[in-house]
Amino acid sequence: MSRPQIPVTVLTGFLGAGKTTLLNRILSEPHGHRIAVIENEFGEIGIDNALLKRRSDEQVLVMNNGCICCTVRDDLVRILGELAAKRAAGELDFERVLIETTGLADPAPVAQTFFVDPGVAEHYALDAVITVVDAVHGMAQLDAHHEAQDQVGFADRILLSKTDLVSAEQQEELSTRLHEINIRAPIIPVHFGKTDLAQILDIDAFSLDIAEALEPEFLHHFHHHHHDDDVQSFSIRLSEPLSPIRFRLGLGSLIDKYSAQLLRYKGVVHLAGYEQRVILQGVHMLMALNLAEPWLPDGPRESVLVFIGERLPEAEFRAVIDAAVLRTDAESDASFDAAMKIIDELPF
Ligand SMILES: Nc1nc2c(ncn2[C@@H]2O[C@H](COP(=O)(O)OP(=O)(O)OP(=O)(O)O)[C@@H](O)[C@H]2O)c(=O)[nH]1
Repeated sequence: MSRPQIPVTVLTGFLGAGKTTLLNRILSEPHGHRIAVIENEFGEIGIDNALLKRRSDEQVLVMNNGCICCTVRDDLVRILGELAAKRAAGELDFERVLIETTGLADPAPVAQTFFVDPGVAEHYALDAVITVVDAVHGMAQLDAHHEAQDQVGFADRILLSKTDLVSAEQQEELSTRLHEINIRAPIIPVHFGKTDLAQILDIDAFSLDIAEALEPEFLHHFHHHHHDDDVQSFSIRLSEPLSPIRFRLGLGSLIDKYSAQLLRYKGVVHLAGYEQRVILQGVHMLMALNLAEPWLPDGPRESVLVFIGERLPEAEFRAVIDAAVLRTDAESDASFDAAMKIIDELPF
């Protein structure tokens, strides 16, 4: 008797749309589902792993050295194989898999893996492709990036995030555009990832017929996805604490100058005077700095920042962030206190 296949949900959506926010909700709510998560990030240093609020019984596997839809697809096949083997041996206990793709992934080749690779097809069944669309930036992303269009076109459900930041008219206009690209997928608003799981898990929504209609070679040729070469990422890692005021002002100046090209930026920041990690999140002009968990008392403290964008001047970004390193000998206690006072008035 064949064992039932493990349902898989592919979670996609353009850079910064709200995929990790949704995943965090799913991982932190007591819904009773046992989920193994595969997380794939754009950029050589992953930040999302640090941002995930996982429960100890959840399996989270991270793939960072490339995009799941092309260079690391073999890794995906390998990881899925290992998960299935450990589950069969009773070493792991999960009943479904959720894969978060990078914001630049084409979901078609990821979906294809579940039909074309015999080992994967034996153990897994693709349940649905869920695409998160950012209500603030979605329209511009659809205009400028074919990846954003592919993600919407291939979706079985579209989750519309950040509707709290747009007017009813803007939301309506974007929904109309999304319907024009994909008439099948229901559009469901989500506020900071809050959604009814029954609408996205175990919905048996993926249709091979539709996939073949969209991609006639779906079952025959491995689809080669071409990334937009203009989109690049770099990361900055610093072990010295940063001056809160100079970091805030320097970052602000970079955002002011390059917001149009800055598709995504995020990081964990070590600010002088703070016992807590500071999390940076941004998409174009929309930036947030929030306090997160405290640093471990004896553990290393460092800042790791990732910038993803088009034609970003990496050297200038490095120089500005480097200039925020706290110069303890040059900065008197008085100026530090003054900086802290200003920082207290900032929104984090
Ligand atoms: N206002 C508002 N912000 C949101 C909402 N959902 C997500 N965000 C914010 O959007 C930013 C990006 O969210 P993430 O969940 O990290 O986005 P992502 O799609 O995982 O990003 P990448 O993995 O880098 O592509 C974060 O600052 C979130 O707090 C929402 O419904 N409303």
